[in-house]
Amino acid sequence: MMAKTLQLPIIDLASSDRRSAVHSIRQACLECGFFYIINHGVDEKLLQKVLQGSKLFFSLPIEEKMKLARKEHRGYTTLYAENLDPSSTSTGDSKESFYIGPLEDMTADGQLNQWPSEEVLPSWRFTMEDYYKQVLNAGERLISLIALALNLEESFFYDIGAFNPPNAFLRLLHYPGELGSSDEETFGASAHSDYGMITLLAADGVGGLQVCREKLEEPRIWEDVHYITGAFIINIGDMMERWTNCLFRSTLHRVMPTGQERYSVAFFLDPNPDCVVECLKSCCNESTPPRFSPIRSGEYLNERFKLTYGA
Ligand SMILES: O=C(O)CCC(=O)C(=O)O
Ligand SMILES: [Fe+2]
Repeated sequence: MMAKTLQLPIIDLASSDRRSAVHSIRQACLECGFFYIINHGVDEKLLQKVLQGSKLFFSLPIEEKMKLARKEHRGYTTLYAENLDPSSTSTGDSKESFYIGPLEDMTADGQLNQWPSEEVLPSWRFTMEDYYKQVLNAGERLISLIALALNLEESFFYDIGAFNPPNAFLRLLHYPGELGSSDEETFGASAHSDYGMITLLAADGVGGLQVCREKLEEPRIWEDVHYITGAFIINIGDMMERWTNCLFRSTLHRVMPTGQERYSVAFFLDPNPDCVVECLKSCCNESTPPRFSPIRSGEYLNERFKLTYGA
């Protein structure tokens, strides 16, 4: 059965009419938790370079990729390593990925991020770091508008230390595109909601992304999300849902295999691990008391990762 295509609002991040942008964001977050942003300031050519770099990386021999196997949540994860839907028994998702964490995170041994060597992929690190900084900037501007959309001060999330510094991860994704031959249903990415605050997603134009707007209703109805050139797809994560007492919706999504190879780049903008996520004053009152107890962002994320990776 063909899925319906979802019409999502397009928010202009550079609009001179900020009030109307803020209003549209609020509407989008209440209704669906997904929308597009344009004029976000991230260079389109740079995004193309990132997608190209991603293709080069995933084409490396597996031995080369395994040298950068995921440690401290940074580096390479193999095909079928993840099962985003812990309730399903499938073999895992048909995708491989590469994670890049905060650029300044250091240990005594040096940077936590792992990088392919300059000889193998020249300027690769520079391209990814440049992109990381540009998307982070777009994300922080968007968060200010989201704060306004929640009737908070524009600087609210800075003031509570969420971005001091933020915990943001760039994730390159590759869906190989072969359709599985077994009877078992395989997904590119199985049904999940993102864990953090917001996600800024860019993709190469190959379809497959779907959302389910009513996560509690059965049967689940999935709708296609179209890719718009130059726009980011934004979605609200579970921590933002928690912060807003479920006023803003963190929506289930998945990637279906289409038989075509697909590359995407997700940027997860999450609060500092020490930042406490607790019901916002503007999101509760006597008749709608807080549904969740306060929790530190780092603690919340650790719990979620344990379920995803089964470790
Ligand atoms: O590749 C995509 O389009 C979506 C990826 C995704 O949902 C995720 O990594 O959380
Ligand atoms: Fe996701």
